[in-house]
This record gives sequence, C-alpha cells and structure tokens, in this order.
Amino acid sequence: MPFLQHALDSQLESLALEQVVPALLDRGFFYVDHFLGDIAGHMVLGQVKRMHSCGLLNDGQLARRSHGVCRRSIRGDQITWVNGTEIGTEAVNFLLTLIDKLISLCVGRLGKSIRARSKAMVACYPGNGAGYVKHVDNPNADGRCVTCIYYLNKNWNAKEHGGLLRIFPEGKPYVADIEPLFDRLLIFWSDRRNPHEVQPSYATRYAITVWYFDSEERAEAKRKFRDLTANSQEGSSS
Ligand SMILES: O=C(O)CCC(=O)Nc1cc2ccccc2cn1
Ligand SMILES: [Mn+2]
Repeated sequence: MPFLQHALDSQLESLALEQVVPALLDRGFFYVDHFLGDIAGHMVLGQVKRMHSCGLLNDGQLARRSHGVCRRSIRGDQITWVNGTEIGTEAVNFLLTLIDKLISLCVGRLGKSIRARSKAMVACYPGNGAGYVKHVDNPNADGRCVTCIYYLNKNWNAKEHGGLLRIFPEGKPYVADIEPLFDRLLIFWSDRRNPHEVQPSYATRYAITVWYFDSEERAEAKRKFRDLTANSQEGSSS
C-alpha cells in the first residue's frame, strides 16, 4: 500500500478509535475540524456551489403537509441527493469514501452492524432567515443509526449569520451549539438521543449529510413497510 494511503488510513483509525467512538458512547455526538484539509475541502465547496448555481437544489419536502403554515418556517433548506458518481461530484465522492472509512473503523466498537448508508443530501439554507425546527432524524426506528454532516461555510460567524446547529442531548443538562464551519465533520446518533434544530440563517449555509443504517433495524423497518403496504392494498381491494 502506498505510504500516503497508509498514513491516511492510520490517521483515520486513530480518529475513529481515540475520538469518535469514545465521544459517541459518552456524549452521543462528535465533531472534528479540518477533516479533508483546505484543498479537498475547497473542491467539495466548489462542486456544491456549482450545483446551487445550476439550480439543482430544490425545496426540502415536509414529512406531512404544513396546512397553511409557511414551509420555510418549518424547514427552509434547498436540497438535492447525490451518490457521488454523477459528473461534477468527484470531490463529494472523495469526501464520502473518507466518511465511509471512518464509520467502518468505528462500527465494531459501537455495537452496531452498519453496512449501508443513504445517498448524500446536499443542502443549502439560502440565508433568508430560514432554519429547520427542532426534530429527531429517526424517531421511529426507520433504520438510520448515525448522522454525519459535513459543513462547508468559510468565515462563518454565528453572531452575525446565525445558523447554529443546536443539539439537545436527551437527558443532559446542556445543549450543544455547533457552528457550521468549513471542513467540519459532525457525527451523532440519529435517534431520539439527539433532537436538534438549525437556527435561522442569515448567510448562505451549505452542508452535506449522509445517514448510516443499522442493518437489523433497517431490515425490520423494511419488513414493517412491506406488511403495511400489503395490508393497505388488501384493504383497498376488499
Ligand atoms: O444542517 C444541519 O446542521 C442539520 C440540518 C438537519 O437536521 N437536516 C435534516 C434534513 C432531513 C431531511 C430529510 C429527513 C430528515 C432530515 C433531518 N434533518
Ligand atoms: Mn436533522
């Protein structure tokens, strides 16, 4: 294995074992700065900005109709989903391979069997004061186990731009305010342990999110969904 690759892998391994795993088991969330480094980080930022300028980012959908409540007041992000093989997402793909490696190095020690993840959600808060109301990513065992968010915002100043991600760790006497800083990777449990919100953002705020699935929980969720759709079809045909 080439020297550089070996050095990179051992750096990821010590990050995983010495920092990510202890933090996830103790606090339930962890973030690291300078994850890719300046050059690769800027390449990812450039590709995300190009997606945005090409109009590829659309209003994030709501789980249920907002019945007249302004959608933006609930969830103001504009998103698109990429798997990293599309033209113009090569740098995003490099990011995803590193996050995949990092998570795979943690898996054995997290007592989870994580073998798959979602596509990458590229999100932009356009800076019009929109945010994302307090929510849990996976409140009902849909299989999502770990949320990883990579932030891309140069010279972000929360006092001026807002846009903090505030996590309300379940059962803890504190909240965690996380600035969406350039080249910062945030990892947290996707379930009810980590309700979180994006506070109103007054500057363009980019992030890339992937969710890693716990294979047992995911299989169970798929089985339940199949039963649900089968019963509802029976119901409609009877
Ligand atoms: O940008 C951040 O700091 C986090 C934003 C955030 O929580 N986004 C988000 C986006 C989601 C999109 C679909 C389904 C669930 C979702 C849960 N959370
Ligand atoms: Mn979320």
